[in-house]
Amino acid sequence: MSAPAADRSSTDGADEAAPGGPQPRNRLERSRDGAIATIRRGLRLSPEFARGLGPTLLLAVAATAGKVIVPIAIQQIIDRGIDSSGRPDMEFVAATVALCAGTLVVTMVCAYLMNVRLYRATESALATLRRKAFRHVHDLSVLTQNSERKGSLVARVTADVDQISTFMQWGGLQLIVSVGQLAVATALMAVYSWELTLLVWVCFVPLLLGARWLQKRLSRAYLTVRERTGDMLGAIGETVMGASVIRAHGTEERTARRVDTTVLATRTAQVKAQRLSMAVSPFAEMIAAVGNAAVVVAGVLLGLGGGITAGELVAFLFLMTLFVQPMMMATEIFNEAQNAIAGWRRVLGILDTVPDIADPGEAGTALPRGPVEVRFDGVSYAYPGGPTVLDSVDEAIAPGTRVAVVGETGSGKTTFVKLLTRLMDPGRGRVLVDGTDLRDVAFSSLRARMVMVPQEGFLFDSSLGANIRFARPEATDAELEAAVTELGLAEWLEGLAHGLETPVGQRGESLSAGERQLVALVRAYIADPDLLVLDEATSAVDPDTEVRIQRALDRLTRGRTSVAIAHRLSTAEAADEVLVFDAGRVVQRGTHDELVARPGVYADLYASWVRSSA
Ligand SMILES: Nc1ncnc2c1ncn2[C@@H]1O[C@H](COP(=O)(O)OP(=O)(O)OP(=O)(O)O)[C@@H](O)[C@H]1O
Repeated sequence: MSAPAADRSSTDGADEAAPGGPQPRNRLERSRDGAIATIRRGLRLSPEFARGLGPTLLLAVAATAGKVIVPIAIQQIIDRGIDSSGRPDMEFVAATVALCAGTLVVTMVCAYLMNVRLYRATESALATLRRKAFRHVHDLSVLTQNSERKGSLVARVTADVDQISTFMQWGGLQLIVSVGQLAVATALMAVYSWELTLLVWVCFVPLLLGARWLQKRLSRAYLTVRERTGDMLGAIGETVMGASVIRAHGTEERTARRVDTTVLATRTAQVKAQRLSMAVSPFAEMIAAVGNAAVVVAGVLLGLGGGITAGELVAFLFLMTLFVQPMMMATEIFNEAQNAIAGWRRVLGILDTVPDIADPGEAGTALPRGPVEVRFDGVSYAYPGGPTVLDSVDEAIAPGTRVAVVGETGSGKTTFVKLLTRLMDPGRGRVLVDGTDLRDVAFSSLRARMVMVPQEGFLFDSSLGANIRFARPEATDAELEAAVTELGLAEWLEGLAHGLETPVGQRGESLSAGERQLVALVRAYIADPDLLVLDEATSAVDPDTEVRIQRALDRLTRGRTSVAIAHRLSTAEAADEVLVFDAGRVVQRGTHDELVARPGVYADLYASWVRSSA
């Protein structure tokens, strides 16, 4: 069972040389696409954004075009509403004002409809994006999920998507309106005077160049903001979840300081990004003032030469306000856009991460029912960047056998069962069930035939019955009760005030540790697997519950193949066979009685068990 010499030659470096075999990729991707490519990919991922965009854009054009009615009306009233004698032509003025008011009402209705359509489209699109990202998080292996704090992962699906939403609903809208407004204002200004229009654009060229220069810096700054926000949410989430441990160890102050650090880092990143973006605003205002002054001076000179009428010049100045507005708004839109792009990059990063544990799906093998045979064929494993923790394991487990896995802490027991349940794939070698490589078994078949009961089974904040039914949603109350009885737990269930309706609280906190284990066992029983993998809980329970757990375990494993990481001597004693792990290898194998009689790792473990329970 010893590893080939080449296997032991190196503990790090290139994948091929890694002793545990090629090391799994386990980090979430960071999308490195450019801004436009990111937006394009983001939009493609949520087709709802583009759906019905045509009519929305038409409404935006109508809403924007309507705004120019006021300058045109003013020009008309000044130039044509006053007759040659200097008296106002009231009929013309009234008609112009009425037309102006009518157009403004239509404009407002168009703007309202555009907003409603845009909100509807963005909300649907973001819901799709969130669903896709969330599903993908579930497809990633536990190793990949663990590479990022849970809270940070949640942030990518919530806060980062929210940031995109802010842009799409406000910034995106403003962008459409602003571009439209800029185009319409420019066109109309050119109708009144192309010379003055050219002058205005020349004044604003430095602003556009400055904005371009700023774009790269803002992009980096906002990616940092999104990352710091993710860290902060991760730290806060972890702290809230671990509140009882923090209190128990009196480390509130230290923990609060850790959270403070992430909060302050987020603040610093935000301030830096805002400082950059705010630099543009005063610059833009200065340019607008210079532009206005230049137009007034040039316009008067042009007017003196007969190149522009008084009404046209006044209208031009009004139109300039419409022109300047989007220019001023550009920085804010820019901010939101950069923030959204950073959010998109992080969400895309999730979707770009290829699950390292792939489901062969339809092409996969479906395992037939019946007790499972398990074989480890030259299996080695090393966690990413770490040393070999399982070394050339070659073991077979006959169908229907109860196997206990024992060994010192860190000897590789958990790694062994993670490979057996395909939470990870071996670096080298194969894990076979009924002669089929686990990698070729369809997930649906694998999960139906194999159930893992972890040390601390996760309970959802619901009733006891709903938590048991999690394994088989269609199970009736009668089936649940029958399962509880068959596991010898009827008396325990009767003792609960609300029976199956008993609320378990968040993560099952309303139940005792032992009761949570019982729920996990009934849940596994309801799933009716052919291979049961158990990581025995280490928490101490009262003698009554201990008896119940042992009885339930005995009935649960009867007639099935089972592999249990045994922390209790009684479990090893009850097993048909014991596999003894030491430093990543199986060093002994046999029944409890055989192993106790031989000097070795098991006999030592047994001696220390006996001492600790004496
Ligand atoms: N996610 C991980 N990343 C890196 N190294 C890990 C990871 N999980 C376990 N290890 C390392 O792999 C080795 C074997 O760990 P494993 O959890 O399989 O041991 P174990 O026998 O189950 O221990 P215990 O009885 O304490 O649970 C240990 O040295 C451990 O530090």
